[in-house]
Amino acid sequence: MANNFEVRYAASPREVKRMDTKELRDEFLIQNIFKQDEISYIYSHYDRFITAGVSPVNQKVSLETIDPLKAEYFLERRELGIINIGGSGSVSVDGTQYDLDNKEGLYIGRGNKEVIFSSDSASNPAKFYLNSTPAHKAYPNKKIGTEDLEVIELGAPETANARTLRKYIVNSVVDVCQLQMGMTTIKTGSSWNTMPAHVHDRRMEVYFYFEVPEDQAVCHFMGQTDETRHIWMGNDEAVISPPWSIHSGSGTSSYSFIWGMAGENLDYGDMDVCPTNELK
Ligand SMILES: O=C[C@H](O)[C@@H](O)CC(=O)C(=O)O
Ligand SMILES: [Zn+2]
Repeated sequence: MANNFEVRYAASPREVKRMDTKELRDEFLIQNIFKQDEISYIYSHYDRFITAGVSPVNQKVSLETIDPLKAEYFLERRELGIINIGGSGSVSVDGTQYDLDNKEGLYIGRGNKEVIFSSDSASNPAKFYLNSTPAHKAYPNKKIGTEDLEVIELGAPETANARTLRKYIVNSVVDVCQLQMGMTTIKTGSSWNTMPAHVHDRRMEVYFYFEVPEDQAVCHFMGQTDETRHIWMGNDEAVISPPWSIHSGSGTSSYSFIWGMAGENLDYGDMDVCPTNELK
């Protein structure tokens, strides 16, 4: 059993409205995801969504159960999505090895007992970003390579939001209970993601920002459409978005992020968009 976990409760719009900067960050911001040779788990009460990361450097690292699951093993009642944002590595799932190059993904279904992460090289270790949600059914494991992705171009330079969105885990790519995951990359010269902003009260979401240059930052916006707040974020940091909250950011340079969500339905396009000039 792993002890390296943190629980985040679900906050209501009423209490978030009164939070100061530190309270907002303590509640929603997730830092230090990639600890060497150790998985750190953040367990959110929104849709029981777990955000985690691991970078195996000197040894292989196993996915372990954590106390809030009250389960014998991590995937006893859960499914798992993985995207590697580091050097090449592999994930062994009950004896079957999946090799994951940079930006390749893997879906692991409920019921798999042993999940072991390793890097091909200690000098360029893999960085596995993980999202997990409760699952009612066991679906087959599936590697998601570049050829499996659904790619769409969004936004425009005129509105500073030109970006490429890649769907990794959606039900048209892989059978899944409730998890959805993908990656969006902002084009050079653009800064905004997810504009016009939206909420989806049916689902929560977590954004993980990466490829943010060392001396730059992303300003992430959250809150109800008429009561927004911001959280400044650095590279390799994630932020929890409550179902009632917008989730949109603007960087001081281009960047990428992984979005992961879970909740009521599997319709990627189920979003209530807020006209940009109506945000407050
Ligand atoms: O509900 C969907 C998510 O918020 C993201 O997929 C949006 C996103 O990546 C983008 O528009 O840049
Ligand atoms: Zn969304």
